[in-house]
Amino acid sequence: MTTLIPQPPGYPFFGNVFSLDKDVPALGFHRLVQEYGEIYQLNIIGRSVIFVSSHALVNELSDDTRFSKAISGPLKETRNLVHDGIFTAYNDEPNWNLAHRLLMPAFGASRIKDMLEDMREISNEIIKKWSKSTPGTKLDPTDDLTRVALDTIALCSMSYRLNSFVSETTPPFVRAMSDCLRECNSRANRPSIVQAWVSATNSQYHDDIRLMRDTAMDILEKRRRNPTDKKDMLNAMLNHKRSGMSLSDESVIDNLLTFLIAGHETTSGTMSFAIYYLLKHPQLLKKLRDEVDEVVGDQPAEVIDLNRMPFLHAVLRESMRLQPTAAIRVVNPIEDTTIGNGKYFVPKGAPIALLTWDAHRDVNVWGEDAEEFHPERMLDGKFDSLPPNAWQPFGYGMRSCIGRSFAWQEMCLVLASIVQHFDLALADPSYELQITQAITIKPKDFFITARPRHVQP
Ligand code: HEM
Repeated sequence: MTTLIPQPPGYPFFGNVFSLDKDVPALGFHRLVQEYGEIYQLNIIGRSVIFVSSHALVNELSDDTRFSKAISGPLKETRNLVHDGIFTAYNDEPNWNLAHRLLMPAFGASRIKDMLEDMREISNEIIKKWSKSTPGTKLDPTDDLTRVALDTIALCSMSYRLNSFVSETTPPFVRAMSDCLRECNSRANRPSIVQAWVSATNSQYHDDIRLMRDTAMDILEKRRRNPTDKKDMLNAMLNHKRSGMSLSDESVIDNLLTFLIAGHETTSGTMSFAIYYLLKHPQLLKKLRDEVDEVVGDQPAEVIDLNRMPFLHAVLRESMRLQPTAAIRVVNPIEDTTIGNGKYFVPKGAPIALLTWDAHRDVNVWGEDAEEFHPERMLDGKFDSLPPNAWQPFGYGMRSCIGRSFAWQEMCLVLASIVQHFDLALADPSYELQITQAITIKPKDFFITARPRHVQP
């Protein structure tokens, strides 16, 4: 005998739509967790979605034999741009398998090490910009780091200089990507009857898609005309013939654009949250700086240095626990099943949203101080002995993040370089963290100042 999943009272036709937080959905779902507990269900204009938030349920649902990644909401809309690229493909689409097998080696730790110099080239730009700013200038780390992350992926994955960081004005490609992703998000929340009426928006959306795909096609054709032996993701996809695997040009473009989408705000948001927490805990910032000074000194950090800074890793892990930038992921049961040790029935295909943001604060795993920032809980073997699936900012299983090593190396390099070069402070010392959410979460209205120390990039 199963139990009904709790559901807040709703309204005819609209269901529970008024329980949603349109600005920061993750926080709206969090408020409902506090009211309804580890599992609840919402009816959103006729569509039922189940939400789970405890570690126990997230752990049970982290099982590729019973649950598959759902492509719904903004992710489904993003298919208008990148079709069955590796991030947005349904599990059974052949191009996912093909791209996954081709790209796994290109995203492996040894290949990522070779990308350090390209990463450094871009990360030096933020150091130079902040060094040149007049003392006391209010800096927007989230925006600057987003540009750094975007330029880094473009350079490392396809040797293309997007120049979003150094340009005075926003380059057309970067503007198109940002507008297109915002529109994917809006489309996911817009009733289909309204969609047809926003014709100017639709036409701009399709123009943006065309601009991005044409740019990626140019990059691909240039690479064909001027082959290099660079071990980047573009070559991994183009030089596949030897292994008998073949991706069409359309699929190569789908995946190049996918890396830019999947990898920029996730990475920059994480670094921004880490900077916020460090500024709120000056003793931890000092501890990190001492580690950077001891391991890296005034030299450029090498891969070996990045691997010798356990406190830096702990700071990033703890920031990703409290603020996993991909705060929610959605799965579907492969068959009719029950969850919660047989307590709740869930039908095949039902969307189940895993609230990573809440599961990462489960007191049963993290203790009564789960809401607090304590990098120490990730040190001295404690991270490795966490219960399975307690820390899941990169997702789970076969559809987990392929860019994890890439992001990790980039975040370690950029954060270490910032701490190495600057005395940081909150522009407004009374600032308390606010969050904004498009597809990912990031800090809102977060500004800092940066005073150069005496190390040159
Ligand atoms: C801190 C940075 C990052 C975070 C927190 C993050 C998080 C995630 C998460 C949670 C997923 C699974 C999504 C789901 O189950 O629906 C995912 C998948 C993915 N990520 Fe990341 N990501 C990061 C950086 C990157 C970077 C830098 C790249 C590429 C350069 C990247 C490429 C991808 C791709 C291609 C997938 C889809 C894999 C598949 O479905 O087979 N990510 N990421």
